[in-house]
Amino acid sequence: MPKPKKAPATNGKSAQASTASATAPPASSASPSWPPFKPSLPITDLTFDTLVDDKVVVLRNFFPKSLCRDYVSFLSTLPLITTPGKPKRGMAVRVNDRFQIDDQKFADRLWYETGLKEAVLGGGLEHLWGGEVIGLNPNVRIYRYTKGQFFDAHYDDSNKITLTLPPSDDIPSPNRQQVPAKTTWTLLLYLTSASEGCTGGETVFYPHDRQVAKEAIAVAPETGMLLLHKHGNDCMLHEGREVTAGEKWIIRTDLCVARGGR
Ligand SMILES: O=C(O)CCC(=O)C(=O)O
Ligand SMILES: [Fe+2]
Repeated sequence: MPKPKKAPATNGKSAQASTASATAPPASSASPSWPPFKPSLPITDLTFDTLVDDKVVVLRNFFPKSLCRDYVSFLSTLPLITTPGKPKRGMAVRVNDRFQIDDQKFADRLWYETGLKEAVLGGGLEHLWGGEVIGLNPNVRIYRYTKGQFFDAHYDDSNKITLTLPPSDDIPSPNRQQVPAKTTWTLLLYLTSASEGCTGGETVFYPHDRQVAKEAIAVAPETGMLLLHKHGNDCMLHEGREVTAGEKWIIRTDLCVARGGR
């Protein structure tokens, strides 16, 4: 099979990976029956490791391997759509299979039922997030990369959205509060790695905005690892390197902070 051609970023600038890119398939509407978080989470103390100061941090073993396996089996049943390799002008070339859905309930489960909220709000990195983190982007994306697939170098945009917060003590059920928010950090949850036969597929960051090998900071997928990287104006140029064997599976969403006062 011929290797997909990697096109350079256009316009002399590097490409964006907008969530509303014309290269992205439309979001699905019916909420999937996401598997339960079993065993209950977190399975370990969630402590951030910093890979790039103020820009890239990870939580290892965020999902146990068994749960990653359950998710990969389940996600394989979803109607993934292969993104075309020919992007709209200014968009990064990405070749992967993708499923996208607006699912506030699942985003809330990832935020409230995994220990993530406590790690983000109480882990000592609160100054990094760009405001008061109130949850995760309901725009949940699933990526599968098989042999030869990749996501070329790009920057992730910050997006303005409205978060629907679950009922709280202040706002009793069934009322849910609509809060203006914006995304500030990309969240990638790796469900496979070399231990499942996936080789290549590193997420690579270029701190000096040049796609040169000697400056590359390559993060190899680790099963169950959650990675956060700063996006918007301070986003580092980054790519998802070509997968050379096996399958790389990722769940992608974003950290969201409140816009304006609350
Ligand atoms: O697949 C990867 O490693 C990177 C994904 C990415 O950059 C994105 O979702 O914007
Ligand atoms: Fe990205």
